[in-house]
Amino acid sequence: MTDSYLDRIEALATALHEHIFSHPQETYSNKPWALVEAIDAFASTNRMMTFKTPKITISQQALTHMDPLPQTILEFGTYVGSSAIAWGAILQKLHSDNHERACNVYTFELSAVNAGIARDFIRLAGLDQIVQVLEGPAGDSLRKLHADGTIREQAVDMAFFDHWEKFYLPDLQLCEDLRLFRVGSLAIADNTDFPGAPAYLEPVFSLIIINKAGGLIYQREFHPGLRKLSTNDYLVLAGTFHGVHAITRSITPKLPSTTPAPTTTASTPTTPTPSAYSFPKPGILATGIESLETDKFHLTCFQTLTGTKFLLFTDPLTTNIDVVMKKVYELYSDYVMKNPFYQLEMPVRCEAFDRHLTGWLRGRT
Ligand SMILES: C[S@@+](CC[C@H](N)C(=O)[O-])C[C@H]1O[C@@H](n2cnc3c(N)ncnc32)[C@H](O)[C@@H]1O
Repeated sequence: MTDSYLDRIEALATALHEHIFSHPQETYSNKPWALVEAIDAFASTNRMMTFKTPKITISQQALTHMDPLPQTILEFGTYVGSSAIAWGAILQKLHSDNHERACNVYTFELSAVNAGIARDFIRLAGLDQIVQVLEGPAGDSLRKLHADGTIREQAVDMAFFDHWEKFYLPDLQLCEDLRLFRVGSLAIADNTDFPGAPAYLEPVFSLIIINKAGGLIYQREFHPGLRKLSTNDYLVLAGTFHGVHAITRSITPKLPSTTPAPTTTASTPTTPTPSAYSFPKPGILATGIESLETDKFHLTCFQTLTGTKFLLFTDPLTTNIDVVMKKVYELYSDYVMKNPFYQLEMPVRCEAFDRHLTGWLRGRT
């Protein structure tokens, strides 16, 4: 995650905080679902990465049918606390017949700004006795909770993974290593691509495919209302990018690989002399530009081994670009490369590729 990306999500969280607290206190005080709904509305308009109500509803059904009923939930990724408030409200309702029964949601957040905002919302919703925000890397916080006996073996009924995807597996493994799950515990994960990624992953603006000679062979826009470039502009863009990509690859700095000079006598000290130059990680070829970022869009380039380049233009807030790129490449392999009428390096005119690409991208919303 780049600093500018993190700054942006914190700025959105701060704007949401101002928006919620601009209403009279009683609008949301001790009304968790009203608060979740208000956060949802703001988050949808501003494309914030919260776990939206339809997914909460599905999770609520799963939690409600658990036997025994869930009492302890771990959440990886608090952000503004919207899903944590929902988990707290669900537990509160499930145990409304017995207020003595302890219910706990432990939610982990890296950012101090987000954690502070989440705590304010949780307090406003009247759930601060149930929901605790722990600031810092989730794995560290979880180890501490386990070490001090706050969370015991087999005590976790549900773990919700909604932080950066690269931490999903290690943090799930940590839960298992600490033996936190019991038979029947639930693990829920967002953004796993199935059954579909949330709207904040959108939008993918457009896709360009460039052949190994720098010629434009495919161009599609996926977002309505984009200012259109002319075909000539696209051809120039493809050719220019191809050239700049080649330049960036060739200017990748090489480091001297030093080998000791041959010794003449045993007493002569040996001085290493640069004998050759190689890339910092020999064996890994230098690539050209892989991504370009501006305030308004993110350009990601993936080059195949045969030199075909896929250029994806996405919103800077789109996080799972590698998943999108992988799928685009998979569809290209299936519907272009396996099309017996397609001639290599020529413009891609494969209706099945267009259809599956559009279908898959739509299914992600
Ligand atoms: C998708 S948002 C969470 C949304 C939240 N569950 C909701 O629905 O309101 C992901 C959050 O996880 C946090 N995060 C990412 N990696 C983390 C980690 N290793 N430990 C703790 N928090 C993390 C990010 O700072 C970000 O605020």
